[in-house]
Amino acid sequence: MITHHVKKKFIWSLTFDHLLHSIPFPISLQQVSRQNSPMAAITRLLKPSSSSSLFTRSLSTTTVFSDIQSSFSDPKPSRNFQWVFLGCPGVGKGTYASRLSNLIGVPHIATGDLVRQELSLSGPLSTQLAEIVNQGKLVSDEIIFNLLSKRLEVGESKGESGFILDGFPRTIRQAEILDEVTEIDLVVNLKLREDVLVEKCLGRRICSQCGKGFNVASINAKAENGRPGMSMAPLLPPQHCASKLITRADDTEQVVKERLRVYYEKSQAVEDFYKSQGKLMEFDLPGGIPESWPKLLEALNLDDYEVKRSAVA
Ligand SMILES: Nc1ncnc2c1ncn2[C@@H]1O[C@H](COP(=O)(O)OP(=O)(O)O)[C@@H](O)[C@H]1O
Repeated sequence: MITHHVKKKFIWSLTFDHLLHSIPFPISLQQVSRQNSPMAAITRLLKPSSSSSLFTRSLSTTTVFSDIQSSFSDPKPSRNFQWVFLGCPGVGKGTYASRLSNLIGVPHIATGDLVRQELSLSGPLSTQLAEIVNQGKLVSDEIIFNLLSKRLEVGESKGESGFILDGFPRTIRQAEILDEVTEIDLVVNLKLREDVLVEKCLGRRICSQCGKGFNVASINAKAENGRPGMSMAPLLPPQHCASKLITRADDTEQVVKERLRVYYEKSQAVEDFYKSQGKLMEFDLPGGIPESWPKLLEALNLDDYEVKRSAVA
């Protein structure tokens, strides 16, 4: 058992590392596989070469959704869901990805959280990261892949499978490398008006003890330029968290605006990449959680699933 996990651990980091440094880029999975035979140990996580996976690459988004549905009734699916959440800073990726992860039973892995965990440790990497993050810039692909592979390896050693990735991939290079390593089934792109995004980022708070996220902003954006008005109630913490709230150092107006600029600059290529694979689902958030959550479940064809699940719980 230990050997099994050691092998898997070896592979995520080795594979990402290999792809990051290989020239010409990207190299095919088969090439990596030939050079590193332990690769076989995580075959079930890798891109399928046959129809054995739940999903195939050529599926249209509609077909992906019906496969999501049927996989819930399949007692032995070949592997768990591998989803990606895209969206601007403040859009609510963390909130909805975390709710969905509880619903469908896969871990929610946010690269921003991995970066913040690293920031909380003292050391040269943490100092280097603080400088980048607090300017609203992106961390290097090397650092991000390193943090992500460590997180995946730890998860696998605990028996985790599948994931909802949040905040990753953020660049076309990250998307291409991920695509070389494993199959993504569905990409949800959350959208919200920019003025609301800034307000939401400025209202974000985190409980320094339990790590849960809240939002103290009460949003009332007027209808303008053909856009509908939008109201969002604050997401207030329970009493035991209220005195422990902290604000992220990168949630200042100036840094949020720079993060949005960087996001717009990089995201189009990532969206196009997944659109061309028929995996991108665009979702315009109609408001706060009470309005958006049921609509998101409906868009994912999971509304029935939640009702059935809460009925048996
Ligand atoms: N995939 C990534 N690639 C590069 N940098 C990242 C990535 N994910 C997170 N980061 C770094 O961590 C910071 C916080 O990320 P995140 O919590 O996802 O913020 P946001 O609210 O901007 O979506 C980013 O501004 C960036 O510096």
